[in-house]
Amino acid sequence: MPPAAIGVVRLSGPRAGAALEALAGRLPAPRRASLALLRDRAGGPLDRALILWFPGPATATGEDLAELHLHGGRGVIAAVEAALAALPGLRRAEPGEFTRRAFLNGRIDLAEAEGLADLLAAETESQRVQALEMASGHVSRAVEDWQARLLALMAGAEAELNFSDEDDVDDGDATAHRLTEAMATLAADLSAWLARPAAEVIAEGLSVVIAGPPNAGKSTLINALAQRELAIVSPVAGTTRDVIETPLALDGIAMRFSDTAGLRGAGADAIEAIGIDRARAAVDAADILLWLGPPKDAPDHPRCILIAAQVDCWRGDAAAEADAARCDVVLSAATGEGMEALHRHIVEMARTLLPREGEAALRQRQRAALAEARNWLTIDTASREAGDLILLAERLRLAAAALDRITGRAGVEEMLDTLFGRFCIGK
Ligand SMILES: Nc1nc2c(c(=O)[nH]1)N(C=O)[C@@H](CNc1ccc(C(=O)N[C@@H](CCC(=O)O)C(=O)O)cc1)CN2
Ligand SMILES: Nc1nc2c(ncn2[C@@H]2O[C@H](COP(=O)(O)OP(=O)(O)OP(=O)(O)O)[C@@H](O)[C@H]2O)c(=O)[nH]1
Ligand SMILES: [K+]
Ligand SMILES: [Mg+2]
Repeated sequence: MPPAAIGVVRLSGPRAGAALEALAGRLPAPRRASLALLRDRAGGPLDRALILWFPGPATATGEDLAELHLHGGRGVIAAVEAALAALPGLRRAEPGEFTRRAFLNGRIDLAEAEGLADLLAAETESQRVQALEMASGHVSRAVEDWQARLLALMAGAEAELNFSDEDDVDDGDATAHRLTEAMATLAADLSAWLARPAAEVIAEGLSVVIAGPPNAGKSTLINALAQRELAIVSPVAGTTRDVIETPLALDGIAMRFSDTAGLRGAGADAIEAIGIDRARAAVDAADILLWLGPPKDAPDHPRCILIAAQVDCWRGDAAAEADAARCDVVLSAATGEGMEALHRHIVEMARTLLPREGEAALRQRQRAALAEARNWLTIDTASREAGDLILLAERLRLAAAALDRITGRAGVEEMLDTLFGRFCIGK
């Protein structure tokens, strides 16, 4: 691959300004591009570049930041990097270090950093949309909202514990009852988020598995979808043995398509039998199954598209036509007939597995923290705990701590410590 036309070198930290000045001879006006002849320490010219100066803390990293927009040749970049390395206190950034600093300096939270990582890795439209939501603070704002609700509940519990008449047990019971209900409402909101598809599904791609009996035309179909000779096609039954996987984006949705060994009970040699086991495992793990066989033999799968393949071979045959009438798609990978309809069916089914527009998905780490918070908020109303304000308040605190882990902020935890510092011991 040829080097990019422009190569950007970014410098972050307290020495960024001095380094820029050393190479360009001056510090340009903040946040304005200007042209500068960069020179090394001996005065030798390095490149005529566009330079930018962003004084901290209002920068992406929260520190002083300088940028050199160089001609992108490897020789240019190497010479500028060598000149920078010769300056005191400068070193090459670790992978992800700029984002890490943005986090440590409070410019972004953990969920936003995770979103940025996904955004950098995004290859398809749905991946980009999903990652940008998280990088832009969609998840963080939801967490803030939940934490505000938790705090309000805690304040109510605290008021009751501190100011209620010691003898007025009924008042305390009523407060505990209301609190338990409010916690259940919040728990239901968290559950709704947990019911959404996981962000990993979008990042890693949905698994679409092609399965069916030998010679059904599975390999021919995956080759037509991938538009290349990925799998061997032959009239010999049992040609495909391994699972053959290829990434493919349909309408901007990342998917992984797999071709599998033809399923048959008898007549398979030992190697083919292993392939059939693998095919069955792939079918079980599939997000979407494309079944190229008699509809009555289709595996039990929640998202199965029944396909009548090789239509150019059997059109007019009564038995085949009857089977095809029970299928979702009739196609021929050889002639291309029905391929559009298959594409539409797959995308339609895939969309049921993706978050709806404007709904951010959560990563596994975030889901685990959210599930923990939900569990702290879920109380059996018949239990003794349900009537105990102290125990309920403690559950609220634990839920808030779990939510804190999503954004990586201890802010709420500190506020709660202050709040709880005012509780009397043993009350
Ligand atoms: N040349 C260049 N392009 C880039 C970046 C970069 O650092 N340099 N970015 C790499 O991240 C992204 C843009 N993200 C940025 C995020 C924050 C700020 C920033 O300076 N924020 C300040 C001021 C905001 C303003 O002026 O409105 C702030 O938030 O306080 C800059 C870029 C993508 N494109
Ligand atoms: N005319 C026609 N022939 C097809 C079509 N699809 C597949 N074939 C032929 O059918 C034979 C079997 O196709 P494959 O794609 O190898 O079938 P498979 O399901 O992968 O078979 P196994 O891997 O052995 O399970 C080959 O000779 C293909 O050329 C089609 O749509 N039309
Ligand atoms: K075959
Ligand atoms: Mg095959």
